[in-house]
Amino acid sequence: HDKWEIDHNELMLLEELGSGQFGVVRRGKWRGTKDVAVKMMKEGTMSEDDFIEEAKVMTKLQHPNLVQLYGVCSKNRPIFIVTEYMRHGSLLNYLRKNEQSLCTNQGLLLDMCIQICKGMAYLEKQNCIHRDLAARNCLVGTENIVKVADFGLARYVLDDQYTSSGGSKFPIKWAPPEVLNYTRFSSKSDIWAYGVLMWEVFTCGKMPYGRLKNSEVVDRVQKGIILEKPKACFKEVYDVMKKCWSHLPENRPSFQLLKGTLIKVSQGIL
Ligand SMILES: COc1cc2c(cc1NS(C)(=O)=O)=CC1=C(NCc3c(C)cccc3C)N=NC=21
Repeated sequence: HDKWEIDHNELMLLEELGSGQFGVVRRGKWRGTKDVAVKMMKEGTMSEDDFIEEAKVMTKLQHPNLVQLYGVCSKNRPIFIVTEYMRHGSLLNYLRKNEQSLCTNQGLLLDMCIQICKGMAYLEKQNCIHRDLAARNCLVGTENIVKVADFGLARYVLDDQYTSSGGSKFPIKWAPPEVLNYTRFSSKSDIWAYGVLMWEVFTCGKMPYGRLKNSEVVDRVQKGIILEKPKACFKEVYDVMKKCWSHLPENRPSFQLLKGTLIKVSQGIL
């Protein structure tokens, strides 16, 4: 009996939390007491056997700023993926819902970015590339704890509208030039996406590039046109975002380096 295999008889499913492309997420109780979230993978959306292999690795990725994967129920279909429960849901919804109180609190916004950077620096060290880092894929817990979720899952999606950079569901607005042109993912493409995530945080959840069409965004990114400085954002913070958007991947910082820079910025300006 593998330790990443969860017996679905030990799970009690409660209210629905949300539903996405890959299935419905519900709150649950594991062994009667532990709060969990359960994603029921819609049939055919994911290469299930590959994911179950990957789940064994993901249960070993443990960090305070990563949503902990508890395991999978793979003995029946649909498969369930079970993680820790984050009571304030997606960071994007949280930013939009609390814009009033958040957009005047630069210190809190910067702290959220630093937490995500710490989680990403851990993934970088484990040579794990996220491939879909964005505010929608981060979750908020109690006491403004923010964690990175869905890391690495993008590889198991079968829908090529989502996986190929020409696809209608591909996250163009978070992609650097080398991903748009050659689908070349790396920790440095995660850094580009992290810069866009910082922009989402400091605009309290605005859509990057507003209502521009994907083709217009691709054109701008290729030309080196970057997102403007959010109003509620110190110049020092915007300077960090700009480094993340260096055209060449090798000119972007690592998450390790970025963590130190952001902590210095937060000590300097607050
Ligand atoms: C309270 O509200 C919420 C709470 C959660 C949540 C969504 C909401 N609501 S909403 C839609 O944002 O409005 C999704 C999760 C989650 N893990 C999700 C997950 C699983 C189960 C498997 C593989 C990958 C991942 C990321 N842990 N807690 C929550």
